[in-house]
Amino acid sequence: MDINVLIVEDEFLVANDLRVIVKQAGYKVTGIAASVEEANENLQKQKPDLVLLDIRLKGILSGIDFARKLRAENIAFVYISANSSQKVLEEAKSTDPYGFIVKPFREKDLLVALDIAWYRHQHSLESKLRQEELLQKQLTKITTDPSGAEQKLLKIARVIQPYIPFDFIASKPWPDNAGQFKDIGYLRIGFDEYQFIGEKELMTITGFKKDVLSALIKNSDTNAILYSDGIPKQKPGINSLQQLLFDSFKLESYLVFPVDPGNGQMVHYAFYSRKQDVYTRDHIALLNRLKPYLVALAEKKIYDETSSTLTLVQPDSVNKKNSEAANYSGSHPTFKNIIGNHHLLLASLDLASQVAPYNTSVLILGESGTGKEKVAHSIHSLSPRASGPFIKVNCAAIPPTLIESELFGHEKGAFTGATEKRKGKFEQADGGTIFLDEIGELPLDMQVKLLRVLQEKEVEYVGSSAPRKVNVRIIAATNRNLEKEVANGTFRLDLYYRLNVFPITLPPLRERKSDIEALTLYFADKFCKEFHKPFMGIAATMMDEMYAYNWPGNIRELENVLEQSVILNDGRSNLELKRSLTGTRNELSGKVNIETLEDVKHIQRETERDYIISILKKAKGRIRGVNGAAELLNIKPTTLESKMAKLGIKKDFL
Ligand SMILES: Nc1ncnc2c1ncn2[C@@H]1O[C@H](COP(=O)(O)OP(=O)(O)OP(=O)(O)O)[C@@H](O)[C@H]1O
Repeated sequence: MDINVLIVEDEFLVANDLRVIVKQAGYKVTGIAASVEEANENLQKQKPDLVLLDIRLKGILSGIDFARKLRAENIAFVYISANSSQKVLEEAKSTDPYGFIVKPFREKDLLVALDIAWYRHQHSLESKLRQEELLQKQLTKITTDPSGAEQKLLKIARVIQPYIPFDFIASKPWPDNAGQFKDIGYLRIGFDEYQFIGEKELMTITGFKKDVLSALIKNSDTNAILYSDGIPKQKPGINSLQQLLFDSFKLESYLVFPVDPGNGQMVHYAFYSRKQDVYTRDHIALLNRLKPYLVALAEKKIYDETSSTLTLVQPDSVNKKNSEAANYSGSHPTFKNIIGNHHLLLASLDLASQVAPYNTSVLILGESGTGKEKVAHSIHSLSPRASGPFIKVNCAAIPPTLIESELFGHEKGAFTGATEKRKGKFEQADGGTIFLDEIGELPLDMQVKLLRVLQEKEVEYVGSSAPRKVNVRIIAATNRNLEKEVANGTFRLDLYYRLNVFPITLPPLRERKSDIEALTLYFADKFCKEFHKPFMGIAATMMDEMYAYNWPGNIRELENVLEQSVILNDGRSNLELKRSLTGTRNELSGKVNIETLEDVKHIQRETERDYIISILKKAKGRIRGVNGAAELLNIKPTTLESKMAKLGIKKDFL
C-alpha cells in the first residue's frame, strides 16, 4: 500500500503511537507536525494522501484552520480529538472531514477510520472525474449543435445545473454591439423546467424601457468574480444589471465567468443563486477546466439571430407560473410526484439525481414527513437497479429482539418461533436497494453488524455462521441529529462516516412555504378522486391559515389535513379547514401573550399534542404495528406512550 500519511498532533506520545500504528498497518508516514506552521512546511515538502489531524495544536491556529487548507487542496483528513463536544463537532463538520476519532481511541477504530476516509476520498474523486468527463462530452455536443443562442444556453443550463447549481443563468456576448441588449437568461422554475428571460421579458418584469436596460449593461466584469452575499453597492465596474436581476428574482449570490475563444468575441456566463455563499473557488476551477467546452456561445452571430420561437412573458407570469395548480417539481418523470419547486427542494433533488447512478450509500436527513422515503424511492428508480427490488425497513418499528433476523434472515429453529428458514430484508433487496428508515433507532449491536454488511457485502443468518454475499445499495434516513447521537455514544462514529458518504438534507415545509399552495392543490385533487367527490376549489380562509401555520409534521401533516377536509366536504362547496391548525396561528397572533419561555413551551406542547392526536385518529387509535401511530410518527411505541402520558392524551380521545 502506497498511501502517505501526515500526522498533525502536538502531544508527542500520541503522535508517536499514531506513527507506530499506521506504519504497522502499511501506510507511509511523511512527517509529524505539532503546529499548523510545521504542517504547512511538511505539506510543501511532500503532499500526503491522508492527514491525521488533532484539533487543538501548538500556536494560534487550530486543526480546523488547517483542515480548510486541506479541503482546498483536495487532501483527505481525519480529525483526532479529545474534545468531542457538540460545538467542536459542529465546527469540525463544517469543514466536511473524512472521519473523526475521539481520544482515547482503539487501534482498530483508527484503522477503520483511515480505511473509510481513503475509500470516501477515492470514491468521490473517481465519481467526480467520471461525471466531469460526461459533462465535457455533453458540452462538446452542444457546441456543434446548429441551434441559436437561446436553445444552446438552455441546453448548457440543463447539463451544467448539477455541477454549478443556479436559480438563474445568463450569458452575454462581449464586447457588446454599441450597448445593444444581447443578454439572455433562464430562470429555473422546476426540476427540469426553465423560463426564458430576454430583453423583452426583463422590460415587462421590471417595467424599464429599452434605453434604460441598455444603459445598465455598459459596465461589465471582465474577470471571473464571485459574490457570496449580494452585490456590494456602488462597487466600481459592477454591471448594475446584476443588481436589477438580484432584486427581480430574489437572488443572493453570483458567479460570473468570461470565456475568450480568441476570435475577438468573448462570452460571459453568469450563475445566480437564491442561497447565500453558494459559489466557491472550486466552481471557478471547474469552469476553468471546462473553458474549451464552453465556447458554444462565443460566436457573435448567434446572438444576432432573433428567435421566432420565443414566447413572450406576460407581466407577472413568473409569479403566475409559480402558483399554477400543476406546479410539479418538473417534467422529470421520476420526480413528477414530488410536488414543489422551492429552490431548497430543487437543490436536494439535484443531489438525488446526481448520486442515483452510482452504488454510493446515501443518507437522507430531514424532519419527519419531509419526503425522505419519496426521495429514496426516486434515487432507486433513477439508478441502474430500478428493475430490482426496493425494500423498506423501518428500524424504529421492529422490536429490538427481532431486528437481526428481520434484517439478515434466520435458520429454522434459530430461536423460539423460528419454524421456517427465512430470508432477511437484505437478501430480499438483493440486486436492488434497501431503505433503512430511522437508522438512528438501530441498537448499537445491530450497528456493528450493519457496518460489517457495508464492508464485507455479506450477511449471516441468525443461527448460522455461513456468510452469504448480497449486492444491495443502502439508502438510510433519519430525522435525528446523528452527530449528537455520536457525541452521546448512541450511534457509532464509523457507521456514521460509512453512511454519510453522500448526505441529502430535505427542507422542512416551513422553510419552503411557497410550495404550500401546489401541495394543497395536489392533495385536494388526489383525495377528491379517491373519495369520488367533485373538487370545488379551496376556501381563501383555509389557504390563509395553511400559509400562516408552521407545519411541525411537514408534508405528511398537510396531507392529513387535506384528507380530513375532503372527507368532511359536502361535495358542493369549497374545501374548508375542519379542524383548527392546532390553534398555533391564533395563539401566535395574539390570543396568548408570549412573554416568557413558559408561554413558548406551552404552545410547543399544544402543537405536539394536537399533532399526535391527529395521527392517532388516522391510525384509528392503534399505537403499535404496521400503520400504527408510532410507525406513522416514526418513533418507538414506548416513546409515543410516554409522550401521550406527558401531554395528557387519553385513549378515549376519539
Ligand atoms: N414533495 C412531495 N410531494 C408530494 N407528496 C409528498 C412530498 N413529500 C412528501 N410527500 C408525502 O408526504 C408523506 C410523508 O412523506 P415520506 O414518508 O416520504 O416522509 P419521511 O420524511 O420519510 O417521513 P418519516 O421521517 O416520518 O419517515 C407521504 O405520504 C409522501 O407521499
